Amino acid sequence: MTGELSPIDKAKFVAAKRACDYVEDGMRVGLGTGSTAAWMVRCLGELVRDDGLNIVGVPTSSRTADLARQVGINVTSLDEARWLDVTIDGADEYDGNLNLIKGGGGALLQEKIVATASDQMVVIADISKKVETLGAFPLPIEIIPFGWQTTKALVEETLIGLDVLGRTTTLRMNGDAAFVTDEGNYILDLHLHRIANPRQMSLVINQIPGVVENGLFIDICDAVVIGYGSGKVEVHDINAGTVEEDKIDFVESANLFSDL
Ligand SMILES: O=C(CO)[C@H](O)[C@H](O)COP(=O)(O)O
Repeated sequence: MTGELSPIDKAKFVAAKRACDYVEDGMRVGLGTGSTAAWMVRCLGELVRDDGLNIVGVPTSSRTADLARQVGINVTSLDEARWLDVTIDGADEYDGNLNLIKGGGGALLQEKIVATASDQMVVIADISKKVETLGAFPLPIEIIPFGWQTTKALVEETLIGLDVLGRTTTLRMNGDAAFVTDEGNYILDLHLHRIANPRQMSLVINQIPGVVENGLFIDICDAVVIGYGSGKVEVHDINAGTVEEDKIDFVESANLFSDL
């Protein structure tokens, strides 16, 4: 990346930088996956290098682990850390109850385990991720490769009984081959358009043999930090309520990252 950052990258950057306020010295921090989460990892790396912030990071994918190491964050496994203070991650969609769809980057399984093992989950996003009702973004589900076509058929049959607008399912591809997750599994994307009852959907989908986990995060997220290219930040925190802040200085410092 060279030159001035695009407005969307600035929006992701300001959200990521503001979310770093949730991180304190000595914390064990879950590190999300995706382009927005990558900004947060870079920002935390800067705090580690320049301000001596002492944290341990638990990455949610091999991609994030590589980036975290590159920027100087101490990385460990969830088994080593056991319980985390905070996880910061991106999302594909969030609704007014701070329920989420995640897994656009294929890391939903580790992301859900890590977020659930954290005292707080903070989501960082730009405003395009906000929806009235979840489901416009295809819902990813992680499935075992063994018998995947049977699992796909079972999922499609199950969708008939659920209140959704669309029922197409597609196997996520990586070129000509199936996309394979860090856990060695496949991803099915469910094109549902509108999920009337995400809690029910999550429970029912996870009952199907062959399904490992789905990308609905229900009652897991505690705060969403929305960034705008202008430097405005909105923080929707379940405990502290909603605040708007002007972080124009963040936008200026974003350009320090433009050569990444
Ligand atoms: O869930 C995810 C990866 O599995 C990502 O957090 C989600 O896809 C958002 O990514 P981005 O910040 O690149 O839009």
